[in-house]
Amino acid sequence: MSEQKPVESWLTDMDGVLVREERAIPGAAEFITALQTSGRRFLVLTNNSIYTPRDLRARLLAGGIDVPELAIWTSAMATAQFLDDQRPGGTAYVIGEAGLTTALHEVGYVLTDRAPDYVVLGETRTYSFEAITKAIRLIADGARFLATNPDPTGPSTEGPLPATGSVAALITRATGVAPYFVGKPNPLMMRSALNRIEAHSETTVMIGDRMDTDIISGLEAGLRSVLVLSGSTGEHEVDRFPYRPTRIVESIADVVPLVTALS
Ligand SMILES: O=C(CO)COP(=O)(O)O
Ligand SMILES: [Mg+2]
Repeated sequence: MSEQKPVESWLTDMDGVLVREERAIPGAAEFITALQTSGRRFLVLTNNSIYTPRDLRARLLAGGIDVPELAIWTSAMATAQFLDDQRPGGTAYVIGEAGLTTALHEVGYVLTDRAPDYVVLGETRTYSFEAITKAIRLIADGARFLATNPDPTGPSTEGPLPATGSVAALITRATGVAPYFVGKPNPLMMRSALNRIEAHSETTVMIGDRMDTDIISGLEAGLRSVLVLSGSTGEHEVDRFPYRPTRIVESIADVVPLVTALS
């Protein structure tokens, strides 16, 4: 990592960095322990909108990764914060799981399929043709279209999984309407994360497995960035991008010694 100010805070992506679906990646537990031991502020910043922070903590803990609920910030939470800021007490038709529906309920939104203000598309492993058809018709009738994250796929041990960005493309193709994506690389997601841990961009590092969400988010917010090759990006793909991470490592296990070295 280039000689700059000491690192005071860490933002880390989840899927492809700490876990692949429910399977912990070696070194992830040690990385979180090293962060907690160092006393550095940190946040798990995930575009995965499926789970609530409580459920996500339990899921990570099952893999030996001990992340406090308050250290989790998801694209569902960022989307709920965005809607609450934009149109308090609004209504939405939601395609997604408890992570998204709970976050919207917690900011006072009503979930409905009757002339909603917004159609909000999130991550799920059970996209239904009926729900997507309903979304298409509501958007055609004037509902504003939001999506939690632009990821086209997510990593798993068996291979890539279709994700929100790919389903959003289907809806866009059918309606001619593109969604507003709230998750990474939207600066809103990065800004809300930095504010949440009172971090400053020049003393914060972003760790991720995607160049088009994690690394560009860090770059454009003025953070140093670490790309891990344990998720959606292969080393041979990095040069195709017009920008580079500060450092490239095989996996989160290689970041553990950096936590103490850079503090
Ligand atoms: O869920 C995702 C796409 O399926 C991406 O999640 P992360 O942002 O944690 O990698
Ligand atoms: Mg990821």
